[in-house]
Amino acid sequence: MNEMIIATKNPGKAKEFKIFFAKYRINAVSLLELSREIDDIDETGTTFEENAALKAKEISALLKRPVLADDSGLVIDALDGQPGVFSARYAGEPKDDQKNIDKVLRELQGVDPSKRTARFLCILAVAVPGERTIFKKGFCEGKIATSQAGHHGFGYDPIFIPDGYTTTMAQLSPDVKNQISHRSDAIIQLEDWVKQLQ
Ligand SMILES: O=P(O)(O)OP(=O)(O)OP(=O)(O)OC[C@H]1O[C@@H](n2cnc3c(O)ncnc32)[C@H](O)[C@@H]1O
Ligand SMILES: [Mg+2]
Repeated sequence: MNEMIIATKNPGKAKEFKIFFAKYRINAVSLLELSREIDDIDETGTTFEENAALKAKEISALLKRPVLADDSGLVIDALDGQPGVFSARYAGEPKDDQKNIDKVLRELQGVDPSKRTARFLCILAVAVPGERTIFKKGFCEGKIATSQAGHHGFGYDPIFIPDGYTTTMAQLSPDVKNQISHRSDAIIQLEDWVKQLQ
């Protein structure tokens, strides 16, 4: 089976990439599985694109192989786009999904359901040594719930209600999430590139 390195240390993302790539009979290998220890990349960019490129290019240069990176996050209209690029560390260091959820719910206390619109964004960057980096962008529109529910997925899934659904992303099965998510929206656009890896 062919392999594709995914420049992530997030086990939730890694699991989703494994499922997508398995359809093309490609083994998606995250940084958590490599035999060598890879230092964390400082995500110093101010945009999802910059951070995705930083992660993909640094790991690709280190391993001298094609690498795919994902920079993603939650954009909440009533919070002027926050947590945005700071989604992973919205409630501070070290990153903590539950603290992030608690902070969003606190910040949105008293905000009317009609004004709780938000979207997940995913930027994928593919870095191949000696080639130009490829970018793909995916969205998933929805709104922020008033309390958390569900245990599937990761990150902000327990408070995100995708448009067209009445439950949170974390209450939907992984299969459904993988059909509607920002990550799948972006990955589908890479299909032609992925197929030539087979
Ligand atoms: O940088 P890597 O190692 O890939 O892992 P990370 O968790 O730090 O990832 P990001 O820098 O891209 O930050 C993305 C954050 O946005 C949130 N997020 C992204 N995709 C999500 C999803 O599908 N469901 C819920 N939350 C998500 C979650 O809090 C992530 O930690
Ligand atoms: Mg990160």
